Amino acid sequence: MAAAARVQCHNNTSLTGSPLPRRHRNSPTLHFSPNRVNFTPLKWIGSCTRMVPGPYLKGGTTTVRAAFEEEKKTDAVNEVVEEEKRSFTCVMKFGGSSVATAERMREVADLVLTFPEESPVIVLSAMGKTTNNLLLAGEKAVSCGVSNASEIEELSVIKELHLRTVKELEIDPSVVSSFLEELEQLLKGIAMMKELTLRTRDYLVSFGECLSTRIFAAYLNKIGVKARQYDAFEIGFITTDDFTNGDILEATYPAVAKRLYDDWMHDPAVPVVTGFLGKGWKTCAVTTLGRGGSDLTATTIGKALGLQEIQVWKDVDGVLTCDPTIYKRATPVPFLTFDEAAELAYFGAQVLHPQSMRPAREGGIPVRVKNSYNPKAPGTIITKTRDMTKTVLTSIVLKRNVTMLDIASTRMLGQVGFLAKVFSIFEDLEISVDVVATSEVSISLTLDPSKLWSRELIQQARDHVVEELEKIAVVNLAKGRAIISLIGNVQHSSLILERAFHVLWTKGINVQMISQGASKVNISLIVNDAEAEGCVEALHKSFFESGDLSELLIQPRLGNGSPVRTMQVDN
Ligand SMILES: Nc1ncnc2c1ncn2[C@@H]1O[C@H](COP(=O)(O)OP(=O)(O)O)[C@@H](O)[C@H]1O
Ligand SMILES: N[C@@H](CC(=O)OP(=O)(O)O)C(=O)O
Repeated sequence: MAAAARVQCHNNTSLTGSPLPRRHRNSPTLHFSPNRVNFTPLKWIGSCTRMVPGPYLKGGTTTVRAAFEEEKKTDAVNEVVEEEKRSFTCVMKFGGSSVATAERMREVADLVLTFPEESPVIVLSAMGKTTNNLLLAGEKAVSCGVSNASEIEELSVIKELHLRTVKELEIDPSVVSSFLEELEQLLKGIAMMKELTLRTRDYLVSFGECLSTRIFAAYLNKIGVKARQYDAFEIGFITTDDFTNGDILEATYPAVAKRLYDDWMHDPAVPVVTGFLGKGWKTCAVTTLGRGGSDLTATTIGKALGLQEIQVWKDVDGVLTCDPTIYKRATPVPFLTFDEAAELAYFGAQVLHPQSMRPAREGGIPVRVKNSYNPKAPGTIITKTRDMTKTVLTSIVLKRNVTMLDIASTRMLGQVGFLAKVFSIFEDLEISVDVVATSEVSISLTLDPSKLWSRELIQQARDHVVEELEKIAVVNLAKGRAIISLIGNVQHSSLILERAFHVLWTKGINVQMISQGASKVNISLIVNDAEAEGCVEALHKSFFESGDLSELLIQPRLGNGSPVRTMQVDN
């Protein structure tokens, strides 16, 4: 509640046009020199031009830009902009694997300090597997009985990890102890209620990021780097009330920018912000942004502050040609466009959150994916455009455990009506569809299970959708499928398909469905799940390990291998 009031108060201040307080002109500097500036205030203003929801904006139709323009007239604000120019340069987001132990936290702190020219905003995920452990603990609490809740194994693992970390970093255990006690109480509450709603689930998992950021900020302060911890839900991260999958609302950008800049100007300190979390705009309850959502937190802050760069630090050397856990000879992809990265993430590459490219694209801010275990590796840089002349394929993505539906019209509806009806059923049941192929009287599609967190929910949703579809069509449901997405330059789709089908034909694999996205960067093939890993390996060998495919773009060959004509690649 307090945070909601604060958000509202910030925006009201802007809207009334009352001059902002005079700032300190000579803010003390940190260990970082906050001078490397290429900051364009217009970017920030630009990010504030959209309408924000009513409760945060008195007057309804006024835009934040209008309010900001008004404010700009005052000298005080011009001074503020000058101060802002001296503040943050980039966001550095560290995922769970990067901050899994005390040792890793030390290394991450060292890493941040090796960029003295940067003045970063730091975003952290929960330590290691903490989010998974919290979810498991919650599920166990539902059925274990109140008296056993304190004994849940995952609770002990979480307590042990965080207490050991504060001990090893030699910081005050009170930084985490009250949180750990509250967590135990929460699990007892779940045990008593015998239910775990999506709202409670979000509150439960929020402990992970609340703990990791408090520890890291305390450690930075201990080593002499002035830092300030922030819970994202307290500083203006406003989301829809879709628990477990909140969508960031536009009101977030001005609110977050204002809070971080205000604090910086009063008392500069490195912000350490919880990734993954937000606050539902109607319920005011803690929400989460979907698994892996800290990437989205980072890009949102990048856009809100109009920064030069957004860095996401992982445990791999950037975005790779495929998931290295599926095929270990995957290699880094040096350059990607926002479209390629978004498609790759959407189709299941765990390395980036599916929605995370949106704020970066809107703000035109490059995203760099780096390895916190190997900082010297150049990583991947993601930008709006890149030279695609020689690009055939960029990456292969595998999404497993997919359900495919073949829906054939019973001809009670015309073709247009049929498509409309089918998709309205999916809309009503709030089920996302991944890949679609249509003919005159039938549709094949795959369901996106990522928005459903538990197996029971997936089963329920499947049953429900089939029941509804059977009112207008004959439905065949096939489980155990996988989507292999070929992300690349679909200008060369014939070459990609020729290669891919040759590889799969050689392996005796039957492709069950094929679809080319309108985004022109993705071709998806549906195969049996059991065969999918072998397919990825064979495709990787053919596309990335057997010579430079771009040569084929100049000299397309006949079946017998002889060149047919020289062609120019048009991009
Ligand atoms: N194309 C890909 N490139 C790089 N990593 C990938 C890819 N596809 C899947 N991954 C997986 O994503 C992991 C990194 O993402 P993630 O676990 O979210 O990192 P973090 O927790 O540090 O944010 C890697 O360890 C790798 O197994
Ligand atoms: N801790 C959350 C959010 C997150 O982004 O994590 P990571 O950066 O470790 O993928 C999760 O596990 O989903």
